[in-house]
Amino acid sequence: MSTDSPLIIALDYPSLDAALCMADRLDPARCRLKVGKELFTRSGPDVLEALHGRGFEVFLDLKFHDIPNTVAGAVHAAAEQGVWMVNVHAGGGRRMMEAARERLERHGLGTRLIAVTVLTSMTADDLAEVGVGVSPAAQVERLATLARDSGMHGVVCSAQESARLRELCGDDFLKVTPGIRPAFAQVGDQQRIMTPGDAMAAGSTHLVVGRPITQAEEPMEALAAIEAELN
Ligand SMILES: O=c1ccn([C@@H]2O[C@H](COP(=O)(O)O)[C@@H](O)[C@H]2O)c(=O)[nH]1
Repeated sequence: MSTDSPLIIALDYPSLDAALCMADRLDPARCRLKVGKELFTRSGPDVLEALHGRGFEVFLDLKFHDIPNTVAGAVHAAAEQGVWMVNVHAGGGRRMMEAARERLERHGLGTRLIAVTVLTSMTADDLAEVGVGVSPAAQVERLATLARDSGMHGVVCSAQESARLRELCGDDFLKVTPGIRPAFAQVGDQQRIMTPGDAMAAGSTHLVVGRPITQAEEPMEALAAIEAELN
């Protein structure tokens, strides 16, 4: 089932059972689901089949980063399993991103392919430590432009960068933003955060929300509060 909702719920759980327990409380008309490294490493492709069987569109968030041939093969494998969206690291460079895009095109696969710019958990100091001497905003701009020019459908960035990327890359370029923190939620390890309402106003096309819902005492109430903020 396809949905108009911008919400993507991150199923960061240590087992398939725990993830499906949450999925069974959610409605594919109201959100998409994200499967990341922990859950996929535990469950393998079974989780994709289980979520697709329940009618959900799935973002497989494995952030591939390797040589072009390897990444193209991984993206191809993900797309053949029917995922709605898959991602790579923009830091893998133009040839890597182009190889992934070309592989999907060659096989007529319509999976959205997006690139991670700068993780929302990172600050300017973190970037400096890995040899990047510019602000997160400047680095996101640089990598988003490269991702657009390499044929990506969009990027993962923080909502703090969405407005600038809307100017630079347009409305249709996807801005998938984790680091979403409603006023009631703990910040945790995220650094570049924004509330759901502000993120949509800034130009985010999709909001990734994990712990504010999955770790809430009443997850369905947390989801409803976020939806209310968006309407
Ligand atoms: O830059 C990034 C890229 C990916 N993520 C992922 O999004 C969710 C966020 O979960 P919260 O619990 O809402 O913090 C998580 O799965 C991350 O792996 C990100 O946070 N930042």
